[in-house]
Amino acid sequence: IVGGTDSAPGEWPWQVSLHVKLSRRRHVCGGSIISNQWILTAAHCVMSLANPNIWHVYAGILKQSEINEDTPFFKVEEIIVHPQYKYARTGYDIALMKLDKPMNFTDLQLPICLPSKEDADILYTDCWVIGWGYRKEKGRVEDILQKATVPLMSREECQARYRKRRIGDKVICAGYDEGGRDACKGDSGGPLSCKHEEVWYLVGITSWGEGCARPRQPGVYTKVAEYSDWIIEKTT
Ligand SMILES: COC(=O)Nc1ccc2c(c1)CCCCCCC[C@H](NC(=O)/C=C/c1cc(Cl)ccc1-n1cnnn1)c1nc-2c(Cl)[nH]1
Repeated sequence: IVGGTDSAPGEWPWQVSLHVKLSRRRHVCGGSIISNQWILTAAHCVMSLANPNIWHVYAGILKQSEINEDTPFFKVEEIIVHPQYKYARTGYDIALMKLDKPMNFTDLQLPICLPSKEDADILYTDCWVIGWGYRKEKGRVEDILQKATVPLMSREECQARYRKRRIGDKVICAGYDEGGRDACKGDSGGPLSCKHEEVWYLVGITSWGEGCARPRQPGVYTKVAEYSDWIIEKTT
């Protein structure tokens, strides 16, 4: 996260850190708890690593330094990537991870609400992007979970910022024209969370952008409300 600040314990209880156990274990992407057995993340996070057995899901943590060989994690039983996904830039950047057993909810690990399709047009005004990603384009994974507030922007304005790309209606853009606050490397798969009438909703999944926090280059997020049918179909 560029331009963010440290989160507090339990501030974002739905945020998880997805680690891969290959040569060495490392944070790969963020993800969101949406039920006691399902995590929502970005398809691009899992594409080249579709083997469920290499994934460790860490929930209820604030700092990456809390993670060591003794830290409990959830294993992944199944990974479901959206069938129309090809690349982050062309959309459908959404995937589900089924945990091998249901998690117990605590103050530090709780699900976030999914927006319904009818909520697709709500103008959210209190949105936050969170993650352990870089603070600048050439950076490194942060220890303390970072948070930054970003304003949502219209599809038309976002399309005008990304002339070479097709900004469809299944993505949502957020950022400042002057830049300065945005997601960055290591944040993808994580939530764009918006508070509406005292309830937090998973409005977006951190997907891509042209550089991090550059002027007039907003972050592009998978618009979760457009996938509520697919999520329900796959998780019930
Ligand atoms: C010690 O452990 C580590 O360093 N881990 C570790 C550290 C870093 C990374 C990995 C592991 C995952 C790589 C593969 C999967 C994921 C590959 C793509 C992914 N993208 C993002 O997270 C955000 C994109 C992004 C999103 C928005 Cl909304 C706006 C601007 C964005 N950016 C534009 N340019 N940079 N960001 C990424 N993630 C990383 C990189 Cl490197 N790139």
